Amino acid sequence: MKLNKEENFSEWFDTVLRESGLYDYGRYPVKGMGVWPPFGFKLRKLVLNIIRDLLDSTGHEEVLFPVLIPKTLLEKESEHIRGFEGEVFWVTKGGHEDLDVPLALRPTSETAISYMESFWISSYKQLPMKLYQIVPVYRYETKATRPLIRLREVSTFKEAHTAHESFEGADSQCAEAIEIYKKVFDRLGIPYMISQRPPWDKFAGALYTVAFDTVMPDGRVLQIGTVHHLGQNFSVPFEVRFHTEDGDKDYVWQTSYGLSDRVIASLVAVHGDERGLVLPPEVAPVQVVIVPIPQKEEEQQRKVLEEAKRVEEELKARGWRTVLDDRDELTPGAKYYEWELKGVPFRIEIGKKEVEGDELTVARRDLKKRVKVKKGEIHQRLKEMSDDMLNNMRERAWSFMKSRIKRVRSLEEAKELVEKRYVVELPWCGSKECGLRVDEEVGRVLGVPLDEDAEAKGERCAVCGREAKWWIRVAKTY
Ligand SMILES: Nc1ncnc2c1ncn2[C@@H]1O[C@H](COS(=O)(=O)NC(=O)[C@@H](N)CS)[C@@H](O)[C@H]1O
Repeated sequence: MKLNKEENFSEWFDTVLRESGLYDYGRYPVKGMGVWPPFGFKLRKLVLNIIRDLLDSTGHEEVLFPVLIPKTLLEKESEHIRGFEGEVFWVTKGGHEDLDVPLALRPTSETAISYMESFWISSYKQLPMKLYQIVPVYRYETKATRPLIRLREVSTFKEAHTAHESFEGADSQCAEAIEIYKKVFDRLGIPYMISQRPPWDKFAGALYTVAFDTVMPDGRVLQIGTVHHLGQNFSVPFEVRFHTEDGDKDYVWQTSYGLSDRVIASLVAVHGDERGLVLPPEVAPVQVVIVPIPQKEEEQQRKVLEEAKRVEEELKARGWRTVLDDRDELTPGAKYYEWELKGVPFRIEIGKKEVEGDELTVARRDLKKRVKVKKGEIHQRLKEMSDDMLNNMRERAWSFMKSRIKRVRSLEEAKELVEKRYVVELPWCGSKECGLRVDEEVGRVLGVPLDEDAEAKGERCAVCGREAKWWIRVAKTY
């Protein structure tokens, strides 16, 4: 495959997802819904291991709620239902019967979880309650659907929902969630911008929304995670009340934060190259592929296969996800192509030299270079190279993203750069009308940066010329 992800990102992306066996999209006969084949399912499980690891080690408990939410519940928080009503799949019949109350396929689960918390929570001693589930959610997206990026069945949706005694408690939980997300993306080498969404673009029912965005190879920005402070917007209508420490009663203060298949979409997009996937070892379904080099002489051939088997067994015994590709119907070159497409971090080539000498030849997928490794050190060296590979992939991805962000001071410059798919930072007075003007004329306002000094001291608003308060990020988005 000689597709270049910068020239034609969406064709590269769709082709690599399908040809690598990661995600089968576009053939299942429901729009916006794809299939996880065995290879992709393993990658997905390894990515979810990281997310579960980080949530479980910070006091979150995994739960599972029904997929169907009665209309009566979904409507209880007015802003929430207004925000989602155009996106909900409804179940209205059971067998031959019409249902008296239409049931929504959950678009997200604040209403279902708050409803049950009104039974579960009664005392401050139970707070903070930090729950999460990893489930498919359903959104009748009307914008163009795309594999992993914009689905109608968001098959890998991690939604966390927490309840606290106070506004501050929920506020610091949002800060913890942001730290957890930074760790998730850092362990995957995915670069991110962190911005507070403008008030006109926060999650339906939230007091504020903080978003993680990344820059895709085509320069467009993808929102890859969000953290919401929900205040008491759900606990009041759902009567989630608790006895406070000083004997009073109050409604809990809540947050919710979500990740989806877009984590995998950005993993594929930011690291992939013209040969296909490039995967960090921690989430690579196959970490090491061993390719024996065919020998003309029978005895040599036997020795090569024997050494290949020995290395395979040694690595498997040390916990490496290893494949010995001894298919004799394929040339080594054809094998290299296939396993590079699948993003296998290390390839060990075993021929005559490796049998006779005490070194192995290891090809690194990220550098597309070969290194010699002493047989006795292979495990240690693979561990070191795994760390080095993730750092190298992370650094390259971050420097690409940073190269796509420019600070300018005029709308004209901003329009020009956004047209060229840059992310621009503009001085803003903080007024809604100026913000909406930018949204209309330049591009999607991502919001005020939280990951850098966003105060626009001494600057003039790019729209009205008054004193600016903040820099805001603007970009073309998915
Ligand atoms: N149609 C979609 N396809 C793939 N990912 C999506 C889709 N819609 C949203 N997402 C991802 O899911 C994340 C969380 O969605 S959300 O609407 O922003 N937030 C919530 O639903 C909150 N209840 C937190 S779980 C988003 O940041 C985005 O990365």
